[in-house]
Amino acid sequence: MVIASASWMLGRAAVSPTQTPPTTSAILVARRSRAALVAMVITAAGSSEPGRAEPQLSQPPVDSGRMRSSLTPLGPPVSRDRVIATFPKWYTPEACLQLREHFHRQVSAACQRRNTGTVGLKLSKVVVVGDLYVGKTSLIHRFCKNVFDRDYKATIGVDFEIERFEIAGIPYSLQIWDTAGQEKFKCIASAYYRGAQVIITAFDLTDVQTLEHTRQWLEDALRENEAGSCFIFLVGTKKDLLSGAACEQVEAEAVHLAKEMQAEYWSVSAKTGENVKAFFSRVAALAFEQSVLQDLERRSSARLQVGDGELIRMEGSPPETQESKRPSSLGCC
Ligand SMILES: Nc1nc2c(ncn2[C@@H]2O[C@H](COP(=O)(O)OP(=O)(O)OP(=O)(O)O)[C@@H](O)[C@H]2O)c(=O)[nH]1
Repeated sequence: MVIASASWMLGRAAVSPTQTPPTTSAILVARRSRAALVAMVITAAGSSEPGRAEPQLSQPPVDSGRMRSSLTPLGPPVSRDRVIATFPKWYTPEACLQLREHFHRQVSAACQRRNTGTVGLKLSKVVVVGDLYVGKTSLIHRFCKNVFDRDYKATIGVDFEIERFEIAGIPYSLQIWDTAGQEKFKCIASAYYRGAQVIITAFDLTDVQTLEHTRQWLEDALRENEAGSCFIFLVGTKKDLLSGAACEQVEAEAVHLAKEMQAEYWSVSAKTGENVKAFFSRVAALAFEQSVLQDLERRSSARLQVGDGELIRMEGSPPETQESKRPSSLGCC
């Protein structure tokens, strides 16, 4: 029910960083546009592992009267710029989660056979954390709505967007959680860190203190998740405000920290849109690949063990290979 309550805490208030935000009662306003989504998420949330928020879409729309074949799409169409056919590239090879420029062999094969299990029906959780005013909301809004607002409206508690993709022909959705950077809302926001597949720690490229604070933000987010279960990104925002040389200097520092954090580094600008789509495409592709590999592994281990350990392969289960034994390994560069 965590997700249900989230819809009651969504909000942005038009206040400056120094102003007092509105009271809680003022923000207890459900967003009708989100109600349907929240309902879908709650419907399926009952099937999640206990203690782990793993929201799923209840059902994809059914293509009435037509049998699904390998030629029919698996879900409703997504906009063209959400179609990912080749593996998106890193920002810098010095701090990236993987150097491959193509999908994992098993993932490609599974996608071609449309044998990706429940991956297309799930929402993968992405949590964006970082100091107030660094541009978390602006980054999400640039990607999800293609807008940029110059006025600061503090996030109160949490907010989220759902973004649908088609990756290697398979539908895939990210649930992107925007959290409040203000200290007074931290206890609300941290309740939503759990079950994250991706943690994005954002800092302002023009304010080096916010980079230093990312360690603490990451530590807080990781505390709510299983060790080694999350992809970590370190993102420098407001790239448009820095000259080339100044940007390079901060980036060098950030890349150093990203390596320590075992994070992938990106510089972006929500104002100009620079790198925003490329960044989220990369996030989506990495999360998707991991989801498919985990699903293959789960189904592979569902093979029945009989007698003295002989295995019976169930129809549709993938062959076991060395790669399939380590599907969720992160940080391979
Ligand atoms: N020039 C420039 N300004 C930006 C950029 N991104 C955000 N801003 C501005 O920075 C301010 C803060 O942005 P927000 O996105 O609200 O920051 P936030 O991290 O979500 O803040 P909290 O909700 O308090 O945690 C706003 O005035 C934005 O217009 C950017 O890429 N370039």
